[in-house]
Amino acid sequence: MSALVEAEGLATGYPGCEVGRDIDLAVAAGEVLCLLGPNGSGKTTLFRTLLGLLPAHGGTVRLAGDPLDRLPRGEIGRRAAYVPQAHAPVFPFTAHEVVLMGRTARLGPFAQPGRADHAAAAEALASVGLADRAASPYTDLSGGQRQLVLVARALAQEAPLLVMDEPTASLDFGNQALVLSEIRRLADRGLGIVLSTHDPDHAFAVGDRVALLQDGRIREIGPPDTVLTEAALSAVYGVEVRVETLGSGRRVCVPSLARPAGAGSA
Ligand SMILES: Nc1ncnc2c1ncn2[C@@H]1O[C@H](COP(=O)(O)OP(=O)(O)OP(=O)(O)O)[C@@H](O)[C@H]1O
Repeated sequence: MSALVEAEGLATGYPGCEVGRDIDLAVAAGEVLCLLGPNGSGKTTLFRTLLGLLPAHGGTVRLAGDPLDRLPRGEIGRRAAYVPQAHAPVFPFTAHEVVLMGRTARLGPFAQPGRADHAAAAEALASVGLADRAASPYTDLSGGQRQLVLVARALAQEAPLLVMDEPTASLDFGNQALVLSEIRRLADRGLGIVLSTHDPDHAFAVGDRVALLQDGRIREIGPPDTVLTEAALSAVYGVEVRVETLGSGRRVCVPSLARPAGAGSA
């Protein structure tokens, strides 16, 4: 079976400025791929290129086996849903209306959302714990609540692939756990998910595989235990990092607050 998304020799960037190069990755149904990398390493740029929102500078992207540049916009929306970083919108749509926009990818060009679309939007909003904010203007929500609404919008789209740009950024501790467990649950139900995060612990918690991005290239890709070593994390982030194993067997990362990597030990 084809991967839900597959990049081969992909180069990304903006007019006159290359950001990423030599990127090879694939995400299958039921799999969570976590993308980790320092600020500015090209995660958002890569995601926007995988979704056809930015033209590739080279290489190929396929969605469910078909070259991205041959797919109409509506078909891309049926194959992949995007959770961008939460932003302040211009128009005060209600939370329900924002989630309902996720349904438009499923409708014909002039079709209006029907009862089933409203029900799916309400269900998606409830699944992220915001049923009681359905009528609130999106502009009145906190950054974390907006992020949850964007997750709900992607869920309502019912695409087999979710591309999530830092879905836990700006969420409190409880909501981070809520979104991470929802991500794992969705993958276990057969969705493919690629997400970026600044927290290696999240990759240990939900990732089947991790891609470690550095200066626009994938330094390594594979199972979290193999990729997220103390040496690799210390090198990529420029601080000494220890990887500890909890009693439950789960791994967590502990950065040193004492001195930068390479400064030597006492
Ligand atoms: N619209 C743009 N035009 C030109 N360069 C851009 C544009 N947007 C981003 N860049 C540049 O592309 C590079 C990668 O940015 P990108 O946002 O993809 O990184 P990121 O890994 O997602 O960062 P962060 O973790 O801080 O969100 C940066 O050097 C950034 O300055």
